Amino acid sequence: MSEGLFLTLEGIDGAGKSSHLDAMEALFKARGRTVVRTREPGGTPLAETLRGLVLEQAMDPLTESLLVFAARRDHIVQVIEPALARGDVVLCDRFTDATFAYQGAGRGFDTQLLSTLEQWVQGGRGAAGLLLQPHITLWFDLAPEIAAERLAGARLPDKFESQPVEFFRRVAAGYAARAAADAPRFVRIDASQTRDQVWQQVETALVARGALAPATGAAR
Ligand SMILES: Nc1ncnc2c1ncn2[C@@H]1O[C@H](COP(=O)(O)OP(=O)(O)OP(=O)(O)O)[C@@H](O)[C@H]1O
Ligand SMILES: Cc1cn([C@H]2C[C@H](O)[C@@H](COP(=O)(O)O)O2)c(=O)[nH]c1=O
Repeated sequence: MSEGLFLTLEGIDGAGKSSHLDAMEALFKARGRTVVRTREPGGTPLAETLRGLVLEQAMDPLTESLLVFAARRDHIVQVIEPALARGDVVLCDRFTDATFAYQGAGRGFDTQLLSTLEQWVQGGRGAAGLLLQPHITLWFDLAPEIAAERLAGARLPDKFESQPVEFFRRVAAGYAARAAADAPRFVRIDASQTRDQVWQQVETALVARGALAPATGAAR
């Protein structure tokens, strides 16, 4: 059985990533792929419980980081690795880049410690002990002011969505740094465009990366 495709979507709150999940799922299914659509924090009953705590309760950055990595560990073991082993497409709304962007850059938490947690939770894959990382990360890049306008009135803000625009400037810078550090994995999507134009960018990126080819997994 070939290795599956692990695809993540990232960006600040309100960047517009979730708006394209249905169409992405349909695109893969039309090519005969089985799609596991999931999100972080979350994706398993335990991780969804932890998500509720992280999104609703005030806590210090270390507690927040430990909870998102604990949720991630359960998600990887229960859902992501089994799906990839089956050869499925895992379409995941946020993953570890969000931790570096939100807890690291946004909250100012120690990124060395985040790297250690990343190693514990995602390391030890295969004989070489590699880190589990997405094959492709679509980074929806949008100015925090525009994202805030889009979110205003769209829904009741959660703990993160209630943060001031300065917080999201730091988060956006955190994503930019993470993308620069692993450029082959990231595709920057200009999320300021119309929905249709953003979708065109997504589809073009998936074609260019060979993600829509028959089920052989993405090269990386
Ligand atoms: N290209 C676009 N132009 C204008 N508005 C958009 C665009 N894309 C999405 N929106 C709107 O912006 C809001 C946020 O979109 P969406 O929920 O997809 O963002 P998100 O990145 O998934 O946010 P979050 O991470 O906070 O869940 C929604 O009201 C959505 O309808
Ligand atoms: C994975 C992850 C997420 N967050 C934050 C980012 C968002 O504000 C919420 C999730 O909400 P969404 O509507 O599903 O985007 O959680 C975080 O702070 N750290 C993380 O690792």
